Formats: sequence, structure tokens, C-alpha cells
Amino acid sequence: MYFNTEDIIPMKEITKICCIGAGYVGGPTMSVIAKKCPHIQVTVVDINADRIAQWNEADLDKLPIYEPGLKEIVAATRNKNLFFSTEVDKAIDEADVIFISVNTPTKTYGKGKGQAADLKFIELCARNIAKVATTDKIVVEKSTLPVRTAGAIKNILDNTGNGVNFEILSNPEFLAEGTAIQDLLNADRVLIGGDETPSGQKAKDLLSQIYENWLPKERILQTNVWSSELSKLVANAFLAQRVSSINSISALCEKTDANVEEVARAIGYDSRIGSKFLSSSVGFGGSCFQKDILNLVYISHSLGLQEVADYWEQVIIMNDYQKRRFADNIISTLYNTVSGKKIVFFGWAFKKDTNDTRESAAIYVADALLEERAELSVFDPQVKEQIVFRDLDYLNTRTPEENRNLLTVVNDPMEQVENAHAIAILTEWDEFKTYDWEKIYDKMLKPAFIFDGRRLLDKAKMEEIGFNYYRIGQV
Ligand SMILES: NC(=O)c1ccc[n+]([C@@H]2O[C@H](COP(=O)([O-])OP(=O)(O)OC[C@H]3O[C@@H](n4cnc5c(N)ncnc54)[C@H](O)[C@@H]3O)[C@@H](O)[C@H]2O)c1
Ligand SMILES: O=c1ccn([C@@H]2O[C@H](COP(=O)(O)OP(=O)(O)O[C@H]3O[C@H](CO)[C@@H](O)[C@H](O)[C@H]3O)[C@@H](O)[C@H]2O)c(=O)[nH]1
Repeated sequence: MYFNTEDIIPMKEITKICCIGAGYVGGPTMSVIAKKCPHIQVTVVDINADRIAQWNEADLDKLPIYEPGLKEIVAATRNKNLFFSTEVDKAIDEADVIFISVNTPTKTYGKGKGQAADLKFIELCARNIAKVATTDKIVVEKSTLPVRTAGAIKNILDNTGNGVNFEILSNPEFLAEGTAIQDLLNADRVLIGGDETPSGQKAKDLLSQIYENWLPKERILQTNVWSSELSKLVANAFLAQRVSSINSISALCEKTDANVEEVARAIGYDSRIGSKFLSSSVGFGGSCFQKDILNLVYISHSLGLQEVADYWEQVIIMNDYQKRRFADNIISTLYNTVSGKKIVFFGWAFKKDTNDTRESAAIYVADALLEERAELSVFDPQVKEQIVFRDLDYLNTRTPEENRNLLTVVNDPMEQVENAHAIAILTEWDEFKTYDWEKIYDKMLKPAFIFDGRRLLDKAKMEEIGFNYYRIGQV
């Protein structure tokens, strides 16, 4: 137990909330809290002035994040009880509850490079709160953090603060991008971890009350702070493990004439296994799965649990294999050379209904094909050209000029398929299903190939049109 039992946070009504970090979590989460709690003033702050300006855009189609249902909620609450601001210190000082929702990326330097979570943004937030707070606060870890981070935050707050009382809670977020608003409005559960002292219990109850404005009480789970921190990493590890498990089976299906979708259905009918999250794909992406598993691997390794570390690392090894396998299949099917061949990418986002491309499988498949000198043409309904090049340039595999010589980003999918050798489907956008695939076939060079990394299209129909159609997990 690290909380001083005398540090009693008085039981009072929460009237002001501040959230540090206006990203994919902070923005949608606070919008929903504002919508469901009209009696609470919610201020979302960020040091990124451009991002805040975008959140304050009059044109709601220009919000920094695309999520179905988000702009309607922002329209209903913004400048009523929801505010976006760069005045970080003021918002901290005024708030009863401060959510920390800043990014916690994988470290790219020093000890733990490539595995551990980089907590520098979290520490900066803690030091800032300590510096400006003049009244007692509940500080909530919304970001995904390594187990035992709350201890470090508490230590910073207690040693550099102005004598005010802080309660630290862990309240990890489980929303998935693309369905963030629905996930928040109808969460399976809300997890609140805190210290098992009277004041810790009070803080947990106060935070629970916020969520009880729209969620049944029985879906709000209270645990100790370490269980809560660890559960977030474990939830992502288990989810990603399911994807890697079915993807490993997809490789087996392609060698044995089994169909991965039929296998997934057959096993998913077993209620102990369940049917969700068993869609074989070109590989999982997103900002969370890989980062959080690497974090789990790093923690296990640091604690001397090498077998545990190796076990979870395999989930990532399998995911890398799946992405590489997809690219290799394109190369070998196109007669072992893609040099100078036009390959069209449908999709760049890591999943449908989001403009987020972090760790998207498309980036790595593109990189492998560009190494073979393919000419890529990319279309994604929500991803802008500058983001595609940012993603590729970040890999540092070749110069930015070379990337721009070999790859183009287009706005019109019908135009881009002209004289293409192949189409690769990297994101499962619904609109791809509605395209005029006969017209697309006519425009392409023959034989015309489709490599469906999302099992999105109707195999029989595509073959009837004349395509050579390949999909993950089925020959
Ligand atoms: N993206 C998701 O779907 C998701 C879901 C659940 C949990 N998480 C976790 O939530 C956290 C945030 O993720 P995200 O996707 O929203 O990140 P993000 O990069 O979209 O947003 C983080 C924001 O924090 C801001 N920031 C950083 N340091 C700051 C500081 N000192 N003061 C003020 N602002 C600061 C950044 O400018 C940025 O706008 C991460 O720990 C992530 O693992 C993400
Ligand atoms: O059956 C499946 C399910 C997912 N995926 C892929 O897995 C990745 C992640 O998808 P998803 O989990 O739906 O989106 P995220 O926004 O990354 O959400 C995950 O990561 C968040 C951040 O921690 C958590 O809050 C969520 O609970 C967790 O689902 C995407 O590339 C998906 O295409 C598959 O390939 N097959």
C-alpha cells in the first residue's frame, strides 16, 4: 500500500473534469462524458495547438479524428460543457478530476528501446499537475501504462506538489477505433483501480458515479490499482493473440485446401472459444496491440520471467510473418517480379472506419513491395497523402524522394486501376464491396489479379468476372 491513509479526498460532487491529451482516446471519451453528464464541465487540453484548433473547427468534418457518431456528439456539447483548449495549467488547477490521456509509445532510445513504454509524456503531466494544483485532485490514468506506474506518479506528485492531496486511479480505456462512440456508450465494462484505503475507495466511488450516468452499475468493476493497470495490457494481449492464432491457421489452410472462415466458424460455435475476433487478415495493426504486447514482454523479461516473455512475443512474431507472407505471395504470384508493375492498394488505415494508420499492415506490405521496385498507387477514403508518405518515410528504408517516385496517392479509385497489374485490399472499407468490379476488371492489364488481405470480396463473383483472386486463408 503506498497511499497515506490520512490523504483523505473529501467526498464531494464532481463539477469539473480536465483531460490532458486530445487524441483518439481523450477526444471521444471526454465528448461522451460531456454528453452524458451535462452537469459536469469537461475541458480537454493539449500542447499541440493545431490539434486543439482542429477540435474547435466550425466545420465538423475537419475534426482531427474520424469516428462514426463523434461529430454529432461534439456538435451537441462543444462550448456548452465541452471545451478544447491549450491552457493546460488553468484547466488542471480548476479540475476536481484530471484524466491523463497522453500517448505512451514504444521507446525508441535507451534502455528498453523497441519494447518498453516511453513514459516521458506521463511524467511531464505528473510534474505539471504537481506544479500548478492548489486544491485536492483525483488523478486518473487513462493512458495504457506498465503495471506499477501509479506508484511513480504518486511519488512525483507527493514530492514536488504544493501540499495538496492526490488520489491516483487507473481507469484504462477499452474502446476500439472505428467503433469508439458505440464502445463508450455501451461499454462491456469500465475498470477502475485504486488504492484500498478509505480515501482510495472514495475516489473510486466518485469516478464510478460519473460512468453510472449512463452505464449499469454492475458493469463498473473496481480493483486494486495494479490489477487494473495489468488488466489493460492483458486484455490487448489476449485479443491480439486470437488474431495471431487464426492467422497462423490461415497459412495452414492455404496449404491444405481448408477454408479459414469455415474453421473459424466451426471453432467459434464452441461457447468456450466464442466467435468474435477470429477474422483472419493481413495482420493486426493499430497503435495499441503491438505496443502493449511489447510492453508486457519487456515487463516479464525485466522480472526474470523469460518463458512468459517468449510466449507473448510469439504473438508479434506471427503477426510480422503474416504481413510478410502476404507481400511474398503477391511477388511470387506475379511471376516472381513486381519491378515496374503497377499494384493498386485499396486501403491504408489499420482497420475500417478510422483515419488512423499507426502500425497499419499496409505500411509494411508497401515497404516490402517497394523494395522490389513495384509502382504503388494507394487509395484510402479517409487517409491523406501526407500521412501515407509520413508512414513510409518513418521506416527509413529508402529516401523520401524514392518513396515519392515509386508511390502515388490518389483520390479516385476508378482512375487508379487503369493499366494496373494487381489490386491488394489492405483495409476492409465497406465501400470497396460496392465498386463496379466488372468495370475495374476491364481497365486492368490481363491477367488481372486481386490479393484480398481482408477476405472482403465475393470469391465466386470475382472469379466469374475473370479475376485471378487470392484471399488470405483459402486457395
Ligand atoms: N487509440 C486507441 O484506440 C486507444 C484505446 C485505448 C487506450 N489507448 C491508450 O491511450 C493513450 C492515448 O492514446 P491516443 O491514441 O489517444 O494517443 P494520441 O497520440 O492520439 O493522443 C495523445 C495526445 O496527448 C498530447 N500530449 C502529449 N503530452 C502532453 C502533455 N504533456 N500535455 C498535454 N498534451 C500532451 C499529444 O499532443 C496528443 O495529442 C495511450 O496510452 C494509448 O495506449 C489508446
Ligand atoms: O478478428 C479480427 C479483429 C481485429 N483484427 C485487426 O486487429 C487490429 C486491431 O483491431 P481492433 O482491436 O478492432 O482495434 P483497436 O482500435 O486497435 O482496439 C484495440 O486496442 C485498443 C487500444 O488499447 C483497445 O482499447 C481495444 O479494446 C482493442 O480492441 C486491426 O488491424 C484489425 O483489422 C483482425 O485482423 N481480425
